[in-house]
Amino acid sequence: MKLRRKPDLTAGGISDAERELYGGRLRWDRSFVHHEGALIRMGFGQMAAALPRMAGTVLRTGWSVDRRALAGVVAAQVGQGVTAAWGLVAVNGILTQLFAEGPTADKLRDALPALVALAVVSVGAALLAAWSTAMSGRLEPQVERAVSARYYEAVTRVEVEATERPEVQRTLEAGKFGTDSARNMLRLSVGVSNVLIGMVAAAVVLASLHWALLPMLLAIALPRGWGAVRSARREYVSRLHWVDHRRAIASLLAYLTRPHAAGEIRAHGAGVKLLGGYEEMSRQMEAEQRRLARAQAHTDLVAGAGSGLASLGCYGVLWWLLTSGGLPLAVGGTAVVAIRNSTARLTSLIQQVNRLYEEMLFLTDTKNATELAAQHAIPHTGASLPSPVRTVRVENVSYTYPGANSPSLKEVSLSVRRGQVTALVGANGSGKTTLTKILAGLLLPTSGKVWWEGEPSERVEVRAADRAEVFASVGLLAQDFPHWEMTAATNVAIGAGDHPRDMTRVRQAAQAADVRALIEGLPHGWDSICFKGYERGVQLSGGQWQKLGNARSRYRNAPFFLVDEPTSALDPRAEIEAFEGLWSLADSGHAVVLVTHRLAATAKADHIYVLDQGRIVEEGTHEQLMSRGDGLYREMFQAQAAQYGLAPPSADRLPAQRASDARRHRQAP
Ligand SMILES: Nc1ncnc2c1ncn2[C@@H]1O[C@H](COP(=O)(O)OP(=O)(O)OP(=O)(O)O)[C@@H](O)[C@H]1O
Repeated sequence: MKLRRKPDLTAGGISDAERELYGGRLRWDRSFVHHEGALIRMGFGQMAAALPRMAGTVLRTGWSVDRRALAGVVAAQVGQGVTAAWGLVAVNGILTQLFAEGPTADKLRDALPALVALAVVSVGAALLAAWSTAMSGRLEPQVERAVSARYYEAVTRVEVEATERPEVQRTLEAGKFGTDSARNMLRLSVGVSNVLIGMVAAAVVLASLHWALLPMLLAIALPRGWGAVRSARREYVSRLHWVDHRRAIASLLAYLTRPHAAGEIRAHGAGVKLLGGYEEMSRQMEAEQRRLARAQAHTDLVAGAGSGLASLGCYGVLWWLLTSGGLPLAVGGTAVVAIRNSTARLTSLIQQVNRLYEEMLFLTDTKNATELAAQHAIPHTGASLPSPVRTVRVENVSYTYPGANSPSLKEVSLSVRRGQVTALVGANGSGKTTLTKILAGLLLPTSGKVWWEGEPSERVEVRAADRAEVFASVGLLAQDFPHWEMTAATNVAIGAGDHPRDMTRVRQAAQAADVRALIEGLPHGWDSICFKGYERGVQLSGGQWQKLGNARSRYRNAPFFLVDEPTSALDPRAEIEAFEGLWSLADSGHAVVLVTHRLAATAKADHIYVLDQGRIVEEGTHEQLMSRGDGLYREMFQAQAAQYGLAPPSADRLPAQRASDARRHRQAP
C-alpha cells in the first residue's frame, strides 16, 4: 500500500466566515514550512535518538526540582522491570514442572515454589506501581512549573521591538503549547519506560531461553512503532497548521461571554454573526479531524497488518523450533506467554510513544522559544543612570516598527525635564504613543540617541544604560492600560513591581486620583475584585477604571511620569482635578509627559511639542504656539474651542487624515 508523504492540509479550503471575519485563510504556513524542515523530516532513527535526549532534558529538570521523587520514580521503574523478568522465570519454572514426566499431583507439588514466587513477584509489582504513581504525581506538577516559569520568565524579558517581529512572535507563541508537555512527557516517559523495561526483561529472559525468540519480539514491535511515529507527526503538523484557526474560534466564543461585548452581542446582533462564524469554522476543523482520523486508520491498518504478519512468522518459527526439537515444550510455552504479554504491552507502548513524540515536538518549540527569548532579552547589565536624572533628551530619533515600510518617528528631538509638564499633541497616528515608548526605554530608536542626563556632563545613552534603572525611573499610564482582573488594592499597588504592598500609600494614591471613597464604599472594599463574575467581583465604569489607573501611576511615584490620554473617560470635574494633580506632581519635582487631545489642558503645559506624521513640526508654550498665524497647534486649538462656541468654526482647516498613515500600515514584503 502506498502512503502519501505529505498530507493535504488545505482540505476544506476557506470558509465564508473566515473570509468575512478575518479577511482570508487562517493557516500557519510559515511555521508549517519551518517545522517541516527541522523536526518533521526527522527519520525514525534520529527520532529514536531524540526521544531519550528530550526525556533526558525533562529528567534533568525533575532532578533539579525534586531529587527524591525522581529517584523514587526511577527505582520503581527498574524494580518493576526486575519483577517482570522474575515473573517470566517463575512462569518458565511452573511450565517446566508441568511438562515434566510423572503424575499430575507430583508435578503440581513441584511447581508450588515457582507458583509462590510468581505470587510474591505480582504483589511486589503492584507495590512498585503504586509507589511510582505517587512519586510521579508529586514530580509532574513541579516539572511543569519549572519549564513554564523558565519560558514565561524568558518571554517577559524580550525587547518589545522583538515581540513586534512576526517570526519572533510566532516562535514565542508556539512555545506556549509545550509548557505542559514537560509534565506530559514525564508521565509518558514513566509509562513508556515501564512498558519498555517489562519488554526488555521479557527479551532478556527469552534470549536466555533461545536466541531466536528475541528477533521475533522485535519483528512484532517495529511496525507498530513506525505507525506511532507517523501518526504523531501528522497530528503535530495539523495542530500547528491550524493554530491560528483554533485561536480565532476560541476568541469568537470568548466574545460571546465577555461582559464588555454583551451590548453589541445582543443589540447589534453581533452574537448571531459570531455564532454563525463559530459553526462554519468549527465545521472546517471537523473536516480536518475527519481527515486525520482516516489517515490514522490507514496507518493503523498498515502497522497492524505488518505486526500481524510478524506475529504469524514468529509463531511459525516457534512451531518449527518445537517440532525440530530445537526448543523444549516448556520454553515454547513461556515464549508464547512472553509474546502474548509483550503484544498487549505494545498496544499501550504505541499509544504512549505516539503521544511522547508529539509532546517532544511541542517541548522542542518551548525550548526554542526560550532560547530565542534569551537571544532577544533586554540586557541585565549596563551603565548606571546619573543620580538624580534631571532630563531625558531625545536627539534626532527615528523609529520604524518591524514590518512597517515607513518610520513612525522621523528625526525627533526634544527634552523632558523634571519639574515640568511636557505635552505631546498631534493628530491620530502622528507618533505620540511611539515617542512615549521611546522615552520609557521600551523601544530603542532605529537611529538617533536618547540621553538620560543628570548634572552637566553626566549622561548615559539608553542603549548603554542599565535598562532596569531606566524602567525604575518611569511610570507609565498607557491609553489601554491593563485592567487586572484582581483586587482593587492590587490594581493600584501592581504599579510598584514586587515591592510589598503599602496600604497607607495605596489609600493616598487612590485619594489623589479621586477613587478612594468609591473603593472603600464597596461591600468588600479594597478586596473587591475588579471584574464581575468572581465572588466579591464588581463592575467599574470606564471613568472609575481610569481613576484607578491614575492611582496606579501615583502609587508608582517614579520621577518620570508618561501619561497617555489619562482623562479621556473622566467627567469634567474629575478631568480638571486629574490635570491639577499632574501639575502638582510637576511642582513636586517629577517630570510629566502628557499625551492628550484635550488642548485646554495643554494650555498650561510648560512646553508643548506638536507632532505631525512622525515629525515635531512646532514647539513652545501655548502662547508662543497660538501666536503663529498658520500653526497646526493653533488650528487644532481653535477647532476644539469652536465646538464650545469660543472661537470661529474652522473645521475646513482641520488637519486632514494623512495618506502616509495608510502607507505605514502596509507590511513590508
Ligand atoms: N506596533 C505597531 N506596529 C506597526 N505600526 C505601529 C505600531 N504602533 C503604532 N504604529 C503606527 O505608528 C504610527 C504612530 O502611532 P502612535 O500610536 O504612536 O500614534 P499616536 O499619535 O499616539 O496616535 P493616537 O492619537 O491615535 O493615539 C501610526 O501610523 C501607527 O499605525
